[in-house]
Amino acid sequence: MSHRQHSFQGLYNQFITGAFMEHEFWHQRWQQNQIGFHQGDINLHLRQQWSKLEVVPNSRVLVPMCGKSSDMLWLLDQGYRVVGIELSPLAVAAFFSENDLQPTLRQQGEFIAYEIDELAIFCGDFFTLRSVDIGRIDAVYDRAALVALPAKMRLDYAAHMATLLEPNVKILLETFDYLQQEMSGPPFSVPHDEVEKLFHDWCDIELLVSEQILKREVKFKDRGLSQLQEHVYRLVVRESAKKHHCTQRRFLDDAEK
Ligand SMILES: C[S@@+](CC[C@H](N)C(=O)[O-])C[C@H]1O[C@@H](n2cnc3c(N)ncnc32)[C@H](O)[C@@H]1O
Repeated sequence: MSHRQHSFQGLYNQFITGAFMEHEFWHQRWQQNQIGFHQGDINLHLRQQWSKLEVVPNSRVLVPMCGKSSDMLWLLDQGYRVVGIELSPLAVAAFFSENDLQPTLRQQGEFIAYEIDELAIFCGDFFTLRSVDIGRIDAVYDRAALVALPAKMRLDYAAHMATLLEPNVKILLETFDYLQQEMSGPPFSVPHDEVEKLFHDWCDIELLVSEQILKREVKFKDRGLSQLQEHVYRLVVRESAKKHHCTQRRFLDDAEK
């Protein structure tokens, strides 16, 4: 085997192992019911900040890495069409059974689409999702998706998200900011400068909420945090985004060679 073939194989194995481990991690969390991230109630920031995005009813809202979040029901109640993406079939099945809903199933590309009325949850890997699978998206609700990923995958997440979105799409993004050395993620710390780095080339960024939440999030204090800040952003995809993404995708592809 030539040196070039060897190093390519090494990188390929690393990629497969990395993605595989990441998937295994989440499958195990669902199998073992270790889902401390799941909120019984509707997310406070969703209820309080969503109207600031000015998304008209009937719009299609993407909920990446949706788990079995009840926030999807809230969005449906507001008159939106909802498109969830989730890796774990257990999570998807739990969402429908716990809410007494019987979806129909169909194959869509690499995904199984579970559909009922205005809701579709695509079960599979977000990073293989294509625009043709989900169609036009008008808004995105990201709670515990970006922060669920380690640093390298956050770059891929933002780059991949950009391939799915057209200009003017609005995104509600919730992040945590804490000293990463005090706790291993997930959830990971995604400080403001990283949000800038991931999104400023293709989105307008507005910080809507910034608050210290350690007092009410005791479980994170128990995990060793001395401070914990939550940020909520309104992002709007810029007109020039498509051009930027072609360049950024090339940059990422070159970096992976
Ligand atoms: C921290 S949980 C958040 C779930 C949900 N957003 C919520 O607020 O409850 C992250 C979710 O992302 C899912 N996930 C992880 N990697 C994924 C991937 N590559 N594609 C789709 N879903 C993924 C996990 O199975 C898990 O349900």
